[in-house]
Amino acid sequence: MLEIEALTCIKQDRCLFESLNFSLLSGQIMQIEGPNGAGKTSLLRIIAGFSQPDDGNVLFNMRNIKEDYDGYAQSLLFIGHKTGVNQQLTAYENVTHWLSVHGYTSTESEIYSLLGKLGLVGLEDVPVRTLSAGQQRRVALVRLWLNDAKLWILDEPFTALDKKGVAMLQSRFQQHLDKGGAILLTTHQDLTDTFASLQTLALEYRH
Ligand SMILES: Nc1ncnc2c1ncn2[C@@H]1O[C@H](COP(=O)(O)OP(=O)(O)OP(=O)(O)O)[C@@H](O)[C@H]1O
Repeated sequence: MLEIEALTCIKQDRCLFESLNFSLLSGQIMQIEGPNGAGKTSLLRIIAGFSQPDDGNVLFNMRNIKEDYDGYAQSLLFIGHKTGVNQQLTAYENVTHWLSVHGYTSTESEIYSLLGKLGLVGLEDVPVRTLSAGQQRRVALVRLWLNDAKLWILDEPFTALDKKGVAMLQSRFQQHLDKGGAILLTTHQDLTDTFASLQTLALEYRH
């Protein structure tokens, strides 16, 4: 599904990574590891097409993402470590906004039921800024239930989640992989015993 060819990224005269190659197949999950500042977020942003590498290419289904970025964007769900949630809106309003952006429809009761499943019962109609960090993360992650994108790119998705939240997210990941999706993520969580198809990529901090 995803092919990374000879990617190089230089920031502030520091080479974060050079000639990086890997591929991710349908049904696979890859965890990018490394110390703070190693370049994990920079790599995810390049793969999502939000920033350009200093060298190399990103291919999705054998095509360079630059050739048909709109098509690629439709197959991609990116959730960054800044959650991308509108803090002034409620959880319910955020969901209806995401649905309308993607051209999806859903009934009021389906949305309440989904928010309930994510542990947000009673919190659906208050501004997101008044929620705890973990509750805000749960609102951000609702998008994983609303979207049928094949490739998920997730920067620190487990941040601030409690044990139940982590388990719920891991089970959602497994459903996505079982349906032929792929996941690329950064996390400090140990996932080795959780996903049979896990691959890891370690980025060193280069001086
Ligand atoms: N837009 C930018 N302009 C200049 N330097 C940047 C920019 N974005 C990132 N950097 C630098 O690139 C390096 C890697 O940053 P990045 O956010 O990719 O690291 P990371 O591995 O995700 O770190 P963390 O674990 O702390 O989230 C850092 O030294 C950072 O200062």
